[in-house]
Amino acid sequence: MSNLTLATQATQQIDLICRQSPIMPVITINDISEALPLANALLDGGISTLEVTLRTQTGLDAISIIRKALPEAFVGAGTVTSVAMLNAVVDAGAQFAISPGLTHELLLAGIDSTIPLLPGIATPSELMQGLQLGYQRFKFFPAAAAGGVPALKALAGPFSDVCFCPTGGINANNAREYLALPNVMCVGGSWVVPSDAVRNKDWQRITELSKLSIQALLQS
Ligand SMILES: O=C(O)C(=O)C[C@H](O)[C@H](O)COP(=O)(O)O
Repeated sequence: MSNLTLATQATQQIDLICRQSPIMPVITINDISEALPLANALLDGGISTLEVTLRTQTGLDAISIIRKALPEAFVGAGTVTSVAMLNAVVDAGAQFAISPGLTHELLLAGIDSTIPLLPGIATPSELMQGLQLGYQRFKFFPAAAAGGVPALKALAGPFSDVCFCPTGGINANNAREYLALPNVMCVGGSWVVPSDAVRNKDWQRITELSKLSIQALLQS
């Protein structure tokens, strides 16, 4: 299969995953016992696509545990910053991978990977590095610091076929503005998984926060 066909297939997979829910929760697991109750709390709140970051040593195990226990969830890996990490998350059972930035090596590995990669970009030049290899979907990170909604509006001009999952500084107060943009598939953020709620095992609070956030975003 040609690289372009592989890239097109990856774009279609990312579209399917990112349009499951308007919110892609950015999840950091410190204690492996948190993995399943947290994932269930998000699913109960209407969020079925989960980005488990590799910021902690438990990230890979959390991905495996959630994948085995909750087949109804779309489980991906965040903070994938190297080819080795991409291969590790594939082995752990991740269904997609998200990176905060990109390298040429990671982009190439993403094209050949069995799971789709959503590479992070912050500038048009980084975007063009991905376009060159057939990528059409990107994480826009750090969204708020990199120009926010005005930057995404500006990118739509020269890159009309490209769509984004903006992440970084997005919360219940500004998510709606991002999601209103035609080139935004969903928004990523940690605001629906507050670290104190996870630490206190306040799963009901996470479910309620997810429900309220989804309802607010889907209101016409
Ligand atoms: O950790 C990763 O894998 C990243 O790529 C960065 C995260 O997506 C953002 O730091 C989330 O930003 P907040 O929603 O403002 O907390």
